[in-house]
Amino acid sequence: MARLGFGHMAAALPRMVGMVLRTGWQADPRALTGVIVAQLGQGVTAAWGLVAVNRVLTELFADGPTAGKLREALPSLLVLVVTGVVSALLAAWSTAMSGRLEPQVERAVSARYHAAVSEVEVEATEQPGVQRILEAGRFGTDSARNMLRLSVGVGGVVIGMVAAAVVLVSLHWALLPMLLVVAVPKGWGAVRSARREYISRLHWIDHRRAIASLLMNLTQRHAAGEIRVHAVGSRLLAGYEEMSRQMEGEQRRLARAQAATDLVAGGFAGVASLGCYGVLWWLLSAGGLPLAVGGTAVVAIQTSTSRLSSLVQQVNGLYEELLFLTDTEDAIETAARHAIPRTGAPLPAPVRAVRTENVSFTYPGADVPALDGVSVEIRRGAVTALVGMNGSGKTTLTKILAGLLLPGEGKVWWEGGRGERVEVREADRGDVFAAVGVLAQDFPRWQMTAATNVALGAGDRPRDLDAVHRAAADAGIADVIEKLPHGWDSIATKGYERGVELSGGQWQKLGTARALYRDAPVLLVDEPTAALDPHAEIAAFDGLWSLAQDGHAVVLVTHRLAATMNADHIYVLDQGRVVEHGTHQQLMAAEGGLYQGMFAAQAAQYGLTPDTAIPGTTLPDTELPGPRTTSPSDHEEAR
Ligand SMILES: Nc1ncnc2c1ncn2[C@@H]1O[C@H](COP(=O)(O)OP(=O)(O)OP(=O)(O)O)[C@@H](O)[C@H]1O
Repeated sequence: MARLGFGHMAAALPRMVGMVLRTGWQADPRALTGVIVAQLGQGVTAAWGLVAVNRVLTELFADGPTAGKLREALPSLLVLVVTGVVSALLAAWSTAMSGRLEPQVERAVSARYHAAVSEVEVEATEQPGVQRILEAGRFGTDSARNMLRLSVGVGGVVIGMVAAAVVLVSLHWALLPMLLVVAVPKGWGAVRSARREYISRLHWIDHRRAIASLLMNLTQRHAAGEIRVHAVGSRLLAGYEEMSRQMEGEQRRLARAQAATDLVAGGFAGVASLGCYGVLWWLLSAGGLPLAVGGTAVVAIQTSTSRLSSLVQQVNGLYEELLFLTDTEDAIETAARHAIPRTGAPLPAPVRAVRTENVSFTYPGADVPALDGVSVEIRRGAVTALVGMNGSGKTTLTKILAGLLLPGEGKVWWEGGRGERVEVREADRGDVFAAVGVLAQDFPRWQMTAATNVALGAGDRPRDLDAVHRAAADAGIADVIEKLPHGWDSIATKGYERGVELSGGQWQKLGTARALYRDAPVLLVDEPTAALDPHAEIAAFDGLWSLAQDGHAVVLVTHRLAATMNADHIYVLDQGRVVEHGTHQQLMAAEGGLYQGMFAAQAAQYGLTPDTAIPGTTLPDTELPGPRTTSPSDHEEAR
């Protein structure tokens, strides 16, 4: 609210216009120069026009026969025509140049915002205060473009008015205050309305968002089934109508307030105009002003008043855009304050293990820690499983291992083969990310081609199509993609040209292919088989074990305990703590242990007892590969 004060806004306006102009200059200096020259030129032609009007009137009000006076006025009339033509040409040039400049300015500001926001620490994005600032900045990215357009418009009008003022002052000093007196009430009305509109938007922003999301849900393909079967459509529509009615109430309030402001501003402007014409009358009748100058003053006041109306509209818009653009600038500054540092010690090469030491982490705003004194060791050449009940902290631990979250307490060590180690806070986080591949539970489903969906596993490397094909083959999805009408160029979302619909399991395989394509030393996979059929599931786990054999450190989060039987080491989490760890056999030997209980419960679903559900005995179709004890391959060593 402090930011909405007039003083603050008056100070912010030149700064923001300056920022937009600087951005424009960096994007396209020729176009910006063109716009400025065209605007200045229009101001000059407007001034020449007024001078010509004055000359014409002077000739016409002189003594003598009308035909002679017209002949004398002809050169000035010609100047008037020429200024009109030049002004039109300059206006066209300005339109063309600002049309060229505006999208470039929008792109520059939008890219700056998105680059800043995508570099923010994940933990900072979990803080509601930071999240709101970053989110609010989204609405101002096109404001830069609008501000440029409006600044150019305001600049043009102001130059025209300054030109008129200069001419008027040269005719009689008293004519300038008259112009200002007419301008002030309208300017006040404009700023007041814009301010009210912005505050209303700020208060109703969640409401607007909720309305938009209600409507969006109605047309979402993934919700189509439930909308029809569960009769959700009518309920959502009723909600939409109710919320829209509340919004309409606010619109009515705004319109009434705006009308009242317009009336007051218009009233004052009318009184001011009346006063102006009164002074003019008095000057003319007292003989202080020639009739021709009076005529010129009337023309100047009339054109300036109509300019003023457009100025009021544009200042109104400028003020509102300024508020949104300030949000974007705030978001960029906040993002920079919370940016992931990209300097620090390099990781040991090659990395042999990642070790957490008494790591605790509490999400911002949460009362209880998601992780509490967790110590685990992740080794290259081994599969490490994380198991536990829902909400026990497995996903949070993978985010800590990936360097996405920093522990509140405790250390995360990245260790080399000769005892050298770097703590994650001291490490170059770029190095940490480069050493990690993730397949999250809710991995992104990019609305892009199948090839891009895989290749985005390594956005930091040039695309290698052969490697894309290999990763997809290893994930068991290459055949499906190659049989699509557009093959690798198919877009993995229906609704686009070349768009296709993939099943949940096919998507999961595509996500796996992406993680494989990354080919990082440490691979963190969270429920990688939730959507897979039994055979695909076994193949996927088989793939993970081969990766470990090739020297990767594989961290597997899963509720499928048939798979963890063969993990090299299993950590069992409960309420953010490691309560048990060891191999499957060791954990099964712990009578009454959490792992044993969970395993027994799953085995019972197949009518098996834990004793019968061990490898090589009676669990059907679960011939998962056994533990490997290899070290990183030569290929991995080289990295
Ligand atoms: N972004 C978040 N903000 C606040 N709390 C969170 C957040 N993410 C997770 N939590 C909380 O942290 C705890 C651990 O969550 P986490 O997702 O790590 O569990 P999990 O073991 O992976 O669960 P699941 O098996 O259901 O995937 C839970 O209590 C959860 O509610």
